Amino acid sequence: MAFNGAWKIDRNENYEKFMEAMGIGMMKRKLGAHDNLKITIQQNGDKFNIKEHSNFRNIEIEFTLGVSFDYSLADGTELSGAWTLEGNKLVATFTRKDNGKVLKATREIVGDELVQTYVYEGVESKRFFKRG
Ligand SMILES: CCCCCCCCCCCCCC(=O)O
Repeated sequence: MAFNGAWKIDRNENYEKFMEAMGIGMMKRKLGAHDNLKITIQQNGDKFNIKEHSNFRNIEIEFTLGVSFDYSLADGTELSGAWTLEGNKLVATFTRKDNGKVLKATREIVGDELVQTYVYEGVESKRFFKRG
């Protein structure tokens, strides 16, 4: 499974603007841009186990493709949504529980990198991860 393994954040694109659109304050945006995020992905058929390690927290998430689950951002913002597989790309639509607005996300392997794309209120950001 192409996503499997440990991935360390390498760089961000437009992430601070994205966090600003999400309503994250300046100090948290500065910390968030340097969160040292590491994710470990284990796919088994349509089931995924994700271990998320960052400066803020260490959590484990389990989800099944097409099945809605709850996920809280590090600042406590609660989302609900589901990942699906479109070709080789994971695609998700999450809804914020506090305001009903939609956050779209994708996860794909591009070359030797894992690229996560987030879109919220028309603001797109990418986070690039390398194996490690
Ligand atoms: C303000 C910072 C927002 C960061 C956006 C994170 C969006 C996360 C998408 C949902 C991830 C679900 C769990 C997972 O599959 O790892």
